[in-house]
Amino acid sequence: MAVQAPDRDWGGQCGVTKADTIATLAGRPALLEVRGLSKSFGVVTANSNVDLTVVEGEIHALLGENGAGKSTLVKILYGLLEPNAGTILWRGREVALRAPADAQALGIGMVFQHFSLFEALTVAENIALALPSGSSVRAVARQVRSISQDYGLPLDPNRYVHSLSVGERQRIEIVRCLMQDPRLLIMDEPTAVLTPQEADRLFETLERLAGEGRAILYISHRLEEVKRICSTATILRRGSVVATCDPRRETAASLARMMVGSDVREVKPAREHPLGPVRLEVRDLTVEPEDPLGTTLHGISFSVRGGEVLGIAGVAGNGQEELFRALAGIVTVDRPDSVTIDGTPVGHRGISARRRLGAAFSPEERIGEAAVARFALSDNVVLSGHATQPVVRHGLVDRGRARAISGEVIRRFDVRVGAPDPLAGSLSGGNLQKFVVGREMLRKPGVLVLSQPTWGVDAGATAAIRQAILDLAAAGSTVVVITQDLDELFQIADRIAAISRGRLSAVHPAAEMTMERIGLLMAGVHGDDAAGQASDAA
Ligand SMILES: Nc1ncnc2c1ncn2[C@@H]1O[C@H](COP(=O)(O)OP(=O)(O)OP(=O)(O)O)[C@@H](O)[C@H]1O
Repeated sequence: MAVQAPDRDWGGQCGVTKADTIATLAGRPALLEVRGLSKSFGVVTANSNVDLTVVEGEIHALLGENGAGKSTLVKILYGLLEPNAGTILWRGREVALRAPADAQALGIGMVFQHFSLFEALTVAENIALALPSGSSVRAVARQVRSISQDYGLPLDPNRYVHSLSVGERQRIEIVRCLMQDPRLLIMDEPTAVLTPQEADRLFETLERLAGEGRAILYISHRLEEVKRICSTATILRRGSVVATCDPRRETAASLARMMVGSDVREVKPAREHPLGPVRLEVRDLTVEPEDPLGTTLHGISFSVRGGEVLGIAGVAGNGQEELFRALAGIVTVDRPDSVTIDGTPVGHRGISARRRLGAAFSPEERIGEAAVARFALSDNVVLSGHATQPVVRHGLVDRGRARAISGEVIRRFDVRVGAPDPLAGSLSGGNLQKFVVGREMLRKPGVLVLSQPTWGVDAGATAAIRQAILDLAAAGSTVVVITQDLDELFQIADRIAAISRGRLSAVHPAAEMTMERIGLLMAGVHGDDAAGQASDAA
């Protein structure tokens, strides 16, 4: 049921409305009420005097720019963080959430962005491990089957996790939560890793859960999907609630405006520019995975000219990570001409040698691979800049220079920080992503390879990153973007290919591609087959 105010004009403009008014208007009892909640980390205020009411049976969006305080708020609600001030009421009664077990006992479940699953165990074994000891795997398997049937979440309890897609792994997490019969389910960017089809299926499940009177608190940067499935949105800006509204009556632009406080700039299409010579060439690249459960790359070939952006689409787990590692030189091969940068064969050479040739790389995994959480941002500049001037001079690290570069990335890419040179681990997910991408772009690399560059990044920063990619290409660089975000591909790529089970499709001009054709290429239907089937589908 829609959560609307009958006595005010909601059209177009969304006013600041008392959350408890909304609960009353919805005619449903409030499940969760948050009053005056505040949380600081040192000098950084993550949540300030937050009020939030979630009623039964609603899908309630929690929106805000990167660093607005969304994750902090839901971590408090799940007992992972303690607030500095404020009260939390559950069905009208004040509660203390000191640990996830307290939240679970009340009926609060949380599906995390990163799934902590054991690859070598089955679905049922993984779930049994998370339950109180004494749960038999066979009984768990029975329950998994019944819940997955009831909620349209197809999942075979006896499959090994390593053989599952990201979407299926997420279903494990959702089923695990549903086994605890939650009344409130918190989801942090659940569609970031899903294909459009998997996301559609998830939305059906969420609507069914809401239909049963369960509430869902839903964090997402994808405003179109928020408009589609959420009936209420609470918008945070710099830690405070600035609006509560019905997102179905808003536009993506008006929601973004409320989040940012001003209009979000749009990506300007790439201006016409001449293409230069081939700067990155990949020839018959075949790589066995380092991880026995990884994907083998089979005979991958493509070339990209200066001034071009090549987009590589694919469902997660089809060799994207392996391809990124082979392009970056994290994994090397014997044949030098498997990868050639600006005419120099480098297939056998590592990442530092490739960086010295003017290439830069930004991996998908921001913590661990792209940045070290317990290092300051300036030390993280040294990590990727050590092979190239000007961070290292005469073999010595120039810390002043590293700090200056870090400051410039923060300024140019609008990275929101609480201190001049904070630890990487203290940044919100999206802000760290902006830092990592900005660090590589600032060097104006001749060849730039990015994996999921706007994953978890808000609308404004996404536009800024995509614009920077287009500007870099217009200045003569070669950019390869590996992404699952098809909108991203259409916005920035000149040519598009898809990777499926470690094989790359032919590369097509973006102007000739449709969503259907990319979908078929992602599913491994290559070449003329894809064109034929797409026109059949149309
Ligand atoms: N452990 C921490 N130590 C220091 N500061 C932190 C810590 N966790 C969060 N912060 C800060 O609190 C603020 C809010 O962060 P939070 O992760 O809640 O934002 P968010 O809205 O979830 O952002 P994103 O969309 O990027 O995930 C940010 O300024 C962040 O840097």
